[in-house]
Amino acid sequence: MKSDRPLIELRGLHRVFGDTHAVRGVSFQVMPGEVFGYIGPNGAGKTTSMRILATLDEPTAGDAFVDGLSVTEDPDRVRRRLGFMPDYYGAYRDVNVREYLDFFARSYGLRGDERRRALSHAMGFTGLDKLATKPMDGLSKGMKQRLALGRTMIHDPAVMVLDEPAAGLDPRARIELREMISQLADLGKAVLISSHILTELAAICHKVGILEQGQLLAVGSVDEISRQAQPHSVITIRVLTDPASAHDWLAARADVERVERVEQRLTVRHAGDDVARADLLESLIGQGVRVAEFRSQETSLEDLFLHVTEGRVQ
Ligand SMILES: Nc1ncnc2c1ncn2[C@@H]1O[C@H](COP(=O)(O)OP(=O)(O)OP(=O)(O)O)[C@@H](O)[C@H]1O
Repeated sequence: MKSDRPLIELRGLHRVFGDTHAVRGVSFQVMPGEVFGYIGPNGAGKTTSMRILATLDEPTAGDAFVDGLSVTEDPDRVRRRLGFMPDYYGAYRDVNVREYLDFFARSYGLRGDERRRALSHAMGFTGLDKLATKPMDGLSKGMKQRLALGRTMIHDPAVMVLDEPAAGLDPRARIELREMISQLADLGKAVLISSHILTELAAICHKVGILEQGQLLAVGSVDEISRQAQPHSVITIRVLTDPASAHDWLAARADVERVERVEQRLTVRHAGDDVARADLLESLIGQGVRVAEFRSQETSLEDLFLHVTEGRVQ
C-alpha cells in the first residue's frame, strides 16, 4: 500500500497569534500507511498546526498539503480527503448513534447505497453496530471516542488527523483505540495523532515528531531519534565468573562512564551506539568473562522527550 508520495506534508508552517508564535517553521511528511505521532506538552502548537491542516485556520507563512493539495489554495478538495477528530466535541441530545453518523455522511454528500455502506462500515469498524439506536449523550467516554472516530472516517478519507484521541480513556479503551488506528494505517491511510502522553504512541507510531513552543525539535522513528539524541545507554550485564575483575576491567575502559556492581550484576553507563555496544560485549567475552545476560535498556519516549528538549527552547 506504500507509495513514494506523502499524503501529509507540512512545509515551513508558521502561525502567529499577536505576540505568540504558536507554530514556528514546522516541516514534516507522513506517507500512506504511516502513523505519525505528534508529541509535545500543552501549548506546544499541536492543535494549531492540526487545525491548519484540517483547513479550520490559515498559516501566517508556509503551507500544508494533503494528498498534494494545498490547504490554503484548495481547501474544499482537501476536506474531502481528510478527516479531523478534534480534542473536544459536544454530544447532541436526542440523537442516536446511527442518526449522528448519518448526519455527517449526508453533509459529505453521500447518498443512497453509498451512504448506507459508509454508515455500516463506520459502525462495523468502530464496533458501534450494536449501539446504533442508543442516544449519544448516554454513551461512555470510550464509546463516544469510537463514535467520533466513526464520524471522522465516514467519507473514507485518505488522511486522518486525530487530536489527543486517547485523552481521558481507560486503559482498555486506549488499547482498543490503538488497534483501530493501526488498522486505519493498514488500510493505507496516513494518520497524524497528537498526544502529550508519550508512551501512548510508542507502540503504534512509525514516526514521531517532538514539538515544543512551536518548534519541531526532532523527527524520525523512535529508534532514529534515540540514536541522534541518546549517545549513552545503560547496560545491565550478569556474569557467571568473578564480578569484581569484570567490574575493574569495565571501569578502566574509555567508553564506560560509570559501572556499579551488585553481586553478579553490573550496571554500566556506556557512551556509544549499537556497534560500540557489540564491541564491548565481544571484548568482555575475549577477557574470559562468562556473560549470562547483556541487556541495553530501551529508551522510553519520555526519556527521549526530556533529552531532545533539554535546553533547546527557551
Ligand atoms: N486563537 C488563538 N489565539 C491566541 N493564541 C492562541 C490561539 N490558539 C492557540 N493559541 C496559543 O498558541 C499556542 C499553541 O497552542 P496549541 O493549542 O496549538 O497547543 P497544543 O500543543 O495543542 O496544546 P494542548 O495540548 O494544550 O492542546 C499556545 O500558546 C496558545 O495559547
